[in-house]
Amino acid sequence: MAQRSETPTTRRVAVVGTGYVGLTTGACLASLGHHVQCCDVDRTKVERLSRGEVRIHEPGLGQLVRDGIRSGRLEFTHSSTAAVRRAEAIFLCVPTPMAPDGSANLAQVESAVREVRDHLPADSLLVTKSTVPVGTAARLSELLDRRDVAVVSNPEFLREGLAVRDFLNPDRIVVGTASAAAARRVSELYARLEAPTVHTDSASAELIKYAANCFLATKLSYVNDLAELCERVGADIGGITECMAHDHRIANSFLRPGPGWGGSCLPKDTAALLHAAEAIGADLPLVRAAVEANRRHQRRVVDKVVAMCGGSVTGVRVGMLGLAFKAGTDDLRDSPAIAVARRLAELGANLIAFDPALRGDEPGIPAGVSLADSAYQVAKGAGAVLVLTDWPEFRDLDWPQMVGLAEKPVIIDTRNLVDPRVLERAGAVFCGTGRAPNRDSGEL
Ligand SMILES: NC(=O)C1=CN([C@@H]2O[C@H](COP(=O)(O)OP(=O)(O)OC[C@H]3O[C@@H](n4cnc5c(N)ncnc54)[C@H](O)[C@@H]3O)[C@@H](O)[C@H]2O)C=CC1
Ligand SMILES: O=C(O)[C@H]1O[C@H](OP(=O)(O)OP(=O)(O)OC[C@H]2O[C@@H](n3ccc(=O)[nH]c3=O)[C@H](O)[C@@H]2O)[C@H](O)[C@@H](O)[C@@H]1O
Repeated sequence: MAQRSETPTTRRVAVVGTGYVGLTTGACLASLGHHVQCCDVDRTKVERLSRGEVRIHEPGLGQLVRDGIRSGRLEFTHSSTAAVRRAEAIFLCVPTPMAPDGSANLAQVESAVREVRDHLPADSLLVTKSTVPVGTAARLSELLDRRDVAVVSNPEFLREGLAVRDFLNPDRIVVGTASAAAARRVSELYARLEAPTVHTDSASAELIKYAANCFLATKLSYVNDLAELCERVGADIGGITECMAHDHRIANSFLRPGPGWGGSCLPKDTAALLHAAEAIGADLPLVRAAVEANRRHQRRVVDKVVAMCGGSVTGVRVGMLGLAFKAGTDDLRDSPAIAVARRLAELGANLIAFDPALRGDEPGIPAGVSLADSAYQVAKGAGAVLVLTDWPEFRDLDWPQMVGLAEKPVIIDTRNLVDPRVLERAGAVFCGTGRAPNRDSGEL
């Protein structure tokens, strides 16, 4: 491990793909003084970004993009060949979604490499930021067939909703390549950041990313398993995780129980690691169990709603607070809230939802879910209100008013956001995750 000490140098950089990772990478590298050309196959996105319009909910990113454009250091194009032509480092930030068999689908990575390979300048660096399985750097080197271009694995660890902050304040920077010179050149791009840099081989760099995400998923499934146990034995998960967090070896993060973990990465990355292990005859039983537990935790939310509605949700108006996979983002990919909504819709519930980050035209909102303009509209006439996303503004709602607006005062708070004493005083029948319900819903 090396501590940063290189003199910052301004470089010409290209970024392929302008999603959560690519746009953040491009805008942040421009803010660090580099000249960045970002490209995307989505022409509408490129046109919007060229005008400084950022459509994803990511604090600080819009301003950084506009500052970059104004400084002349950040540009957007739909042509990958134009973007890479003069770049010293080309960052691949394209999607690696889950294939039907669970593996990482590398089609977009490979097609991006095919597009640019004959246009890369001599002695340039192809830097993989997309999350890719072990062996991808070696495979891309073959596909490139350019001895003068080094392929470097540089996985990204940012969280959605905190993308800019995480990129500019990373816990670590990982640079995987057999070439010391290439590693030094990639590290120099980050020289203005204060972060430990791990220089390693490309296979280890690729695996570090999966190792971290799968560890986080496993930690969360363990907490949600404990929460399930708490409900059965009458213990309170809140006090338990608080005490666990005092132990610095466990630490105070990723201990909040909820409706199961989701998002664009933990589900696909756990599946991809399991698939990669299986392909070589290995197994990761802990990760497998974490994935299975997560399915059960999402199903348990639906079971609770049904039980709290007296055994059936058919024709029941269920109000949903939150559709995104967590607070701070508008991303609906693999959101537990969406999985719960789909199942409740299948069971015949009438669903109305509010999420503060959604405009309403995002892909992924299930048919049968109507969107409300406010949380209070969601509560009005509801047979049950379900808190699914941990937006702080949901905690701060006027809960006595929410309860009063509902047809039945039933609250299922999967994130344990709302103060139970407030709900009790408001006369609600409620349950959370990992704590006993205050009353039997049959008392309604
Ligand atoms: N979303 C996240 O928080 C994180 C994602 N990652 C990884 O980063 C990669 C990208 O993820 P996101 O940014 O979430 O994806 P995204 O779906 O938000 O954006 C990807 C962009 O790439 C564009 N694209 C696809 N093929 C292209 C091509 N050939 N040329 C130019 N543009 C192309 C798409 O149009 C899209 O705008 C994935 O491998 C993901 O696992 C890693 C860390 C965090
Ligand atoms: O590879 C990626 O894409 C990224 O995946 C995650 O980041 P992200 O998907 O933005 O979401 P997290 O903040 O990790 O949350 C994941 C899920 O766990 C849930 N969660 C998280 C923390 C917690 O205490 N409880 C809990 O239920 C969230 O609600 C969410 O559904 C990782 O945290 C990032 O380091 C990684 O770069």
